[in-house]
Amino acid sequence: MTTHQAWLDDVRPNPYADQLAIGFRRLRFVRTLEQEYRRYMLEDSFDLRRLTLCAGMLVWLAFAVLDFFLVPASTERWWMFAIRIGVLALLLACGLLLLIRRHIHLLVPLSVTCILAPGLGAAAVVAVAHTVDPSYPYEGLLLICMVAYFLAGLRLTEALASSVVVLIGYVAFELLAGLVLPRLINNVLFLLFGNLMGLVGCYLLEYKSREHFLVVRLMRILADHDALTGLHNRRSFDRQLERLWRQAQRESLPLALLLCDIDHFKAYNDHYGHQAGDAVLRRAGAVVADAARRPLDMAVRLGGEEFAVLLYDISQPQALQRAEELRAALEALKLRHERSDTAEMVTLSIGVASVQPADGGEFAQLYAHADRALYEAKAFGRNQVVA
Ligand SMILES: Nc1nc2c(ncn2[C@@H]2O[C@H](COP(=O)(O)OP(=O)(O)OP(=O)(O)O)[C@@H](O)[C@H]2O)c(=O)[nH]1
Repeated sequence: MTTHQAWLDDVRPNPYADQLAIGFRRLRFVRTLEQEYRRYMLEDSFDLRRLTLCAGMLVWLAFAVLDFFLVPASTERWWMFAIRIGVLALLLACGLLLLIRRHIHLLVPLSVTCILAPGLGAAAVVAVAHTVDPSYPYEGLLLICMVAYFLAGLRLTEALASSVVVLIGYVAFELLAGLVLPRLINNVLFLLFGNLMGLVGCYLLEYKSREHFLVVRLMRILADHDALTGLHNRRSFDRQLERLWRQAQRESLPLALLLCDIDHFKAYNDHYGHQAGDAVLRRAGAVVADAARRPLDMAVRLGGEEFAVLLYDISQPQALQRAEELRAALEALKLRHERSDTAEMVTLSIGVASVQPADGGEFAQLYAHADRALYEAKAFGRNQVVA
């Protein structure tokens, strides 16, 4: 069903691309992605669920009023009214819980309750009404099933299970109330076909929702990462630097930036060719990635043969040590570079800047400081770290 096969192979391995490639016709992802998708759905459908519940309560109330015109005055009519009020009270209770966002973990059970209560309530009301007037409309039950399929933010399995319970409840109530069999069969067939359409629509909707989830996340990763090395790119770096700067200001913690540049890379390219140059960039990228070990650290390919490592909550001596380890790690790879004036292998010059954002200043200054240090590292003979 997916049309992305042609370019997906170019961006694999990647969890979202892998899932798109293997497909999800049964509306299920691999475990970790499935959990992520469900969390996303809860957040994404929250407002829809609240809106549907408010609208649903108004419609339910309108039908309660309508009963007084449709059904002649009788004990049955008061029973119907009592059921409607009971359901409304339950919906109100669920609504109160839904309106408070911190009950998001209860969202699925609450939503299912908000389908089952009016669904079974309506089934009971219809059955009671049919004891006095067999032509009393039962089609409203289908409306409730449609809400389950399309407007309650439920997944297909949840919507289907809720609708099946409502249908079984309807049949049970009608049998108890004694509705004649041909009429009951007619009503059930109508409800079943209606549900079948809802089922197909809900399947297609959830399939598209899942596809959208995967594609958007994949796009975000592609937009934020460098294709050659897999490191973060400049756009992602700019965003993270601004974010970390503010966090470091709030928490009064230091921030360090290591700007790294491969020495004599033009000469390497000219001598060994562009493809060999790409291979060196990949190896260097892996070494740079190793320097960003903690969750808030970030390894970046800024462009060409320039890399950066952003380090959170690290003192200047520690940042210098990390830079020296990084420089030594690339040197230790002993990637032969015959045209380098500095050494026989590919080497790295690193400029280090370390600041305490709480002391004031702009995050651009951190970059400018590291850039100046890198310039000096190049000027002093390359293959070295300067702070
Ligand atoms: N193979 C390859 N080369 C690239 C890529 N991006 C940029 N380059 C090359 O990187 C080289 C950078 O050269 P310069 O900026 O002169 O730097 P340098 O030769 O390393 O000189 P110093 O930095 O002063 O030591 C250029 O030849 C670019 O064509 C890439 O993605 N792949």
